[in-house]
Amino acid sequence: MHKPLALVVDDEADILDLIRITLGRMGVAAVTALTVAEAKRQLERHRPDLCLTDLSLPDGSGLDLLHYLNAHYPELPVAMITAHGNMESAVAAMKAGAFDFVAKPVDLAALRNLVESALRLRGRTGALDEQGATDMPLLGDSTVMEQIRVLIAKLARTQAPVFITGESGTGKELAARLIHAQGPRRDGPFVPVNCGAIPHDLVESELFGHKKGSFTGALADKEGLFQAAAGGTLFLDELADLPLPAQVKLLRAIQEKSVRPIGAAREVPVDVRLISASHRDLSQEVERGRFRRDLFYRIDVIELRMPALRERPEDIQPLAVHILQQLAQTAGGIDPAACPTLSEAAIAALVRYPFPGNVRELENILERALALCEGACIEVADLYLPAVERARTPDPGTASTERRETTVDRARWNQTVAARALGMTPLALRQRLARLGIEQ
Ligand SMILES: Nc1ncnc2c1ncn2[C@@H]1O[C@H](COP(=O)(O)OP(=O)(O)OP(=O)(O)O)[C@@H](O)[C@H]1O
Repeated sequence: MHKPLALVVDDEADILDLIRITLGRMGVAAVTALTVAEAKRQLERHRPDLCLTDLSLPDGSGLDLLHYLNAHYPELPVAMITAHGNMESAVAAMKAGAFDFVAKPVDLAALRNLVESALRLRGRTGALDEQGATDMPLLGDSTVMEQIRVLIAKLARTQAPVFITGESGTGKELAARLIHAQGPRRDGPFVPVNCGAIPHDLVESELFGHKKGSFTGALADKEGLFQAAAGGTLFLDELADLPLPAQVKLLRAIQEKSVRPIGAAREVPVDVRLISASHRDLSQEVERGRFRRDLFYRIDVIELRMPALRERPEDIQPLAVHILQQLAQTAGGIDPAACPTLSEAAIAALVRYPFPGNVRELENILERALALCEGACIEVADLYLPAVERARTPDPGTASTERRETTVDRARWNQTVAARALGMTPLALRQRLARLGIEQ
């Protein structure tokens, strides 16, 4: 393989020299440019493997160059050189498709990490991306799932922080794993952390580590999860549950790309890609003062929304068939050829069911059905779909209320008919309407 080549664009000759020498020590050759125009000329002559560009250049901005490169050389990873502390422009650059950023004065360890990640992308093809996907397929033929798979492949090529939203069980962790598995960090660790599951007084020590004796109970030095994820991806699930003091430290870790273990004298650089997720609306948490706005801004650089299963009912059948096959193999030890199938009525019942627990609930329903069904076919009765739930969605404040109202409207306020349509007794319906504050 030829010696990797970087294009470095900066209007300060000193910085160009410094970066060129550093890259040279890493076995990376460099061509340089002082302006956008010169950078374009260099691109006509050379085929670089990565580009590092300053944000403000004499004849345009680094963002202009980024747009040009994205349009003409979409495979080329572009990293921004930003002024120290100017996270706004770093965030803007990543939103515009930059692979990563490095702050001035350029920290050599950070530059090394960035270049190594970019070079790992070199020569990557679609086939490799698909290989990452087949290990843990994100299933679904709906247009929205197709779009999500394309977006995941794109996100895998950058280092930008991704914030994944969606109800519980919609596949947020699976999406995070795929971004990791299809990207240049695939050989590094993927460290999932459920922020809601860590006791508040231990969060900082768990995330950032501690030194022996830094607090009662700190009997030995302990590495934090940030360090455990070095070279890989840290997945912070249920981020909204992170207590405010830990949010401050997380903000600093993102900005400085380094962490300070509790009781340590100095910060240690960490090379971690951050992906976070929450089933709660983080912007609402910001409004309520429970989540720091500045942190939200840095976490939510690119948002990926995983849709609820009931928003894409066409995915239910293929998912159910795939999950059944997998369950039969792993849990039941059943030969896939002998795996029970779903009756047409059972499929129709699943497609009608609103799945408040999304794909995870579908997995649970099928696992139970597989254990209980006696023949070669899973019938509606084997599914044990909660009767009342059939008309419900998880948020009683919105969708389920609307659904009840339209059903009740349609029944012209005849509660007996409406109750029958909803699969509940008239008394239960009256109680539910009263609880939802709907006039009877
Ligand atoms: N599109 C999909 N294709 C295949 N499996 C899926 C899909 N979506 C979710 N799953 C499966 O459903 C289960 C739940 O997914 P996952 O844990 O990623 O959800 P989550 O949104 O992170 O849930 P929570 O918010 O409760 O942590 C997992 O076993 C996952 O593999």
